[in-house]
Amino acid sequence: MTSPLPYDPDCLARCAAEIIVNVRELSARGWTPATSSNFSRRIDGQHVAITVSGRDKGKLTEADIMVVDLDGRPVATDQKSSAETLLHTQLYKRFPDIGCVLHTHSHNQTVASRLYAGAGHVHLAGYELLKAFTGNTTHDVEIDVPVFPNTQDMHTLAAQVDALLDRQPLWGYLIDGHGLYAWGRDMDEARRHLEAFEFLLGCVLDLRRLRS
Ligand SMILES: CSC[C@@H](O)[C@@H](O)C(=O)COP(=O)(O)O
Ligand SMILES: [Zn+2]
Repeated sequence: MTSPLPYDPDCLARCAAEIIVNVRELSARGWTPATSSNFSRRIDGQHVAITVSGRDKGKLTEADIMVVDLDGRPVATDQKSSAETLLHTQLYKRFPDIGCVLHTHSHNQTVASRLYAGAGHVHLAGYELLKAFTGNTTHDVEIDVPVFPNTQDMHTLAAQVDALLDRQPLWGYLIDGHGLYAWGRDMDEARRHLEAFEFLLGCVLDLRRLRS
């Protein structure tokens, strides 16, 4: 007899369905080129549904979503999770109310990360869309989106993210020449943050171009 799964398979199926439908839309916008990007959803206090490494994110099926624990170890599968699994699980482990993490490689995100890597952050102020980060209460906030150096060493990157999270609350960050991580309590909130970052980074880049 096979041992029962340590997570609720119905819950995994719901998470996978949500990832598939949302990621298809993000991919159709060109935000996940060449199999890049990765996506996850919390199943419960110990388990996370996450994309399998190397899959075409525009064509995800249930077979492309697997389960890892909060340390990023595969659970009840021999599939290989995203190369960047640790960047997802560090957030779920640290913040019990985070339910969804989205990572994309859009053109705007990548160009902005290159342009502002030297400064270490992109400053966002004066935009109505900043309300996306304040629960639609006020636009009167200023956000510095951090830009971390790119590396294939996820432990190094995760340690840098952790150190910054010790100092300030964050809803997302850029990685130089790479892309954006954004998260939220659920898929809707994570998508709202991701879309707001994308839009605002596009504005910053356009203004910089027009003013030069
Ligand atoms: C295909 S290049 C992009 C990858 O190196 C990585 O940054 C990425 O976002 C996707 O990796 P994955 O292992 O499929 O989750
Ligand atoms: Zn990536």
